[in-house]
Amino acid sequence: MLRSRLTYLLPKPLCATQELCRTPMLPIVRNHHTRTPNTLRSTQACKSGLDTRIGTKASSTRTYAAIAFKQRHADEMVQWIDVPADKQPDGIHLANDYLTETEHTAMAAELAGLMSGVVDPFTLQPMNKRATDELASKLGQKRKMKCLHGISQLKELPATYQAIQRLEKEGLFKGAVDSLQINEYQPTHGCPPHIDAPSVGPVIAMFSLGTPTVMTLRNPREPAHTGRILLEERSCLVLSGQARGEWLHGVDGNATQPFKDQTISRGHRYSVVFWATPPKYEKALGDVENSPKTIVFKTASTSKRRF
Ligand SMILES: O=C(O)CCC(=O)C(=O)O
Ligand SMILES: [Fe+2]
Repeated sequence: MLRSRLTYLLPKPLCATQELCRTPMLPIVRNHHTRTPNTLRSTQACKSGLDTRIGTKASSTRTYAAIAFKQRHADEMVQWIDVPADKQPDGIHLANDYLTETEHTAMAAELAGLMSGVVDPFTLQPMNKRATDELASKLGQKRKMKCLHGISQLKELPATYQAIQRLEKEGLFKGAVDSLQINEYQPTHGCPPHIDAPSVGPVIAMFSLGTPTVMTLRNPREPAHTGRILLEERSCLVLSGQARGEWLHGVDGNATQPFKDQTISRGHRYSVVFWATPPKYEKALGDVENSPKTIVFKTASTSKRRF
């Protein structure tokens, strides 16, 4: 985990995403993720080398985010399994107990209210429904999700926004957090391995609520090194540097997950993933204050990158 600063200066291989582009993904447009299907991704994300740029540009932010977060949570160590210490990515920080019990209760209530009106994205595609349902259940990767952009939308979730601002004040992000994605999982729901899109910036943070879950992390250049970490409820995970720009992360859709000597029984879970959109992507995001609240999930053939 701990690496010398010199490591940050090493040049990156030309395109770190070649492997990523071959990873199986659901044929679904996803929110802030790399939301294009494999074929499009290989011509858009890879050709433009965007993900490679994250890895390179993240260098200063990686150090910056890591220092800010570590100063506050120096006693927190990420407990890895299946990846030797010298193969772990830098830029991964986890604070268990980040949210107080009171914050957690208030946030869970407001998230439940917001998500009650959200339809499972897989039901929004009548043409494609059967195939995607089958694939989703096979991979255990169903879940509900919703994105909010713009400060006024974030304020619709006052308890959540307050917790985000607490983190913001710790100096984690360059710029104000302006977007978040809420994921709602039933015990057998998961999230396929992915690297979040460049447009969400070099630092991504996420709160976990409701139930613990195991997150899988994989280095696409060394797939043998697939690691797992435990995200407790009330935790905050921060991804920057290699962990954000080069490694895939995801959640397996298993109701029970072994972790060390424990068996994690998953219940109903929310995760809140948030970021500060870098200025160069803000324009493309459009008028965030007036952007639609409900994300439209399109089939692969009609998909377009939204920003
Ligand atoms: O729910 C989680 O813990 C992970 C979600 C995630 O990676 C995402 O939405 O990008
Ligand atoms: Fe993600």
